Amino acid sequence: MCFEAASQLEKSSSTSTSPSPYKGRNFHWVFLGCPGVGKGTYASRLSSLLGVPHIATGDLVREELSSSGLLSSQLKELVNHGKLVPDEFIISLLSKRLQAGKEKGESGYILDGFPRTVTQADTLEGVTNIDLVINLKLREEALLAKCLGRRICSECGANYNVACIDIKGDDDTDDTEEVIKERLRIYNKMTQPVEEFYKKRGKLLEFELPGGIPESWPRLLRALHLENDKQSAIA
Ligand SMILES: Nc1ncnc2c1ncn2[C@@H]1O[C@H](COP(=O)(O)OP(=O)(O)O)[C@@H](O)[C@H]1O
Repeated sequence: MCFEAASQLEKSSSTSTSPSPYKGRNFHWVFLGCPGVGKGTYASRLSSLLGVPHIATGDLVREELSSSGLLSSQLKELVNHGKLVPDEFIISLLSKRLQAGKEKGESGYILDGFPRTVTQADTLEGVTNIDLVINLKLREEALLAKCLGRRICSECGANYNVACIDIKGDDDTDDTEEVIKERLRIYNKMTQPVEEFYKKRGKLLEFELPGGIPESWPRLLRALHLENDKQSAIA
């Protein structure tokens, strides 16, 4: 576990009460964690707090899938079976996104869903200096319950979870138990070595989620030596 980057952050962080005290800082952070752990939620909250973009490679892949053609049908096949898309493909998608961001004047980012293989981590390390990698963890039974309850609203596209709210879900989801198990298997085989990759470089911060967002968010901020802001405190 490495708190070096987080403590550097603590030394230099502002005590201002303005909504974005971290704006202008070049955070290059990565979120790791099993499918379903909640990376997207925490990455998105941190991105608002820190004023840097939240770049989720799953979203980049879904955008690509929404275009038509042979390529997208091949990709769909992989994605629907819980498999990873090829390294060269995802690296090229992310490079384009980072380049577009640079042209718009973005500095820094929170990456979510990348890197998922050691080849991806190696490539990223060759082009940028990642400051901190946050590895979110959840107890296994809580993770499975959460994954199996995960749904996407067919009306508005929002994510929700029938394990957290008391309504009956329909069966219109790709998250069958088999696909979930396949995602977890691939995570263990392909992505766990990425944890090791960053651990060796002293960049990995392990964080076990103690429960839901109200309990976990303030603790995560404390672990990162960040201050809560008014907006995220009431969200
Ligand atoms: N870094 C990556 N490497 C390979 N494939 C990826 C990567 N990021 C996203 N994908 C593909 O996009 C799909 C959706 O991504 P995401 O929403 O992050 O997945 P999940 O539902 O597994 O959390 C993944 O199942 C995978 O097929």
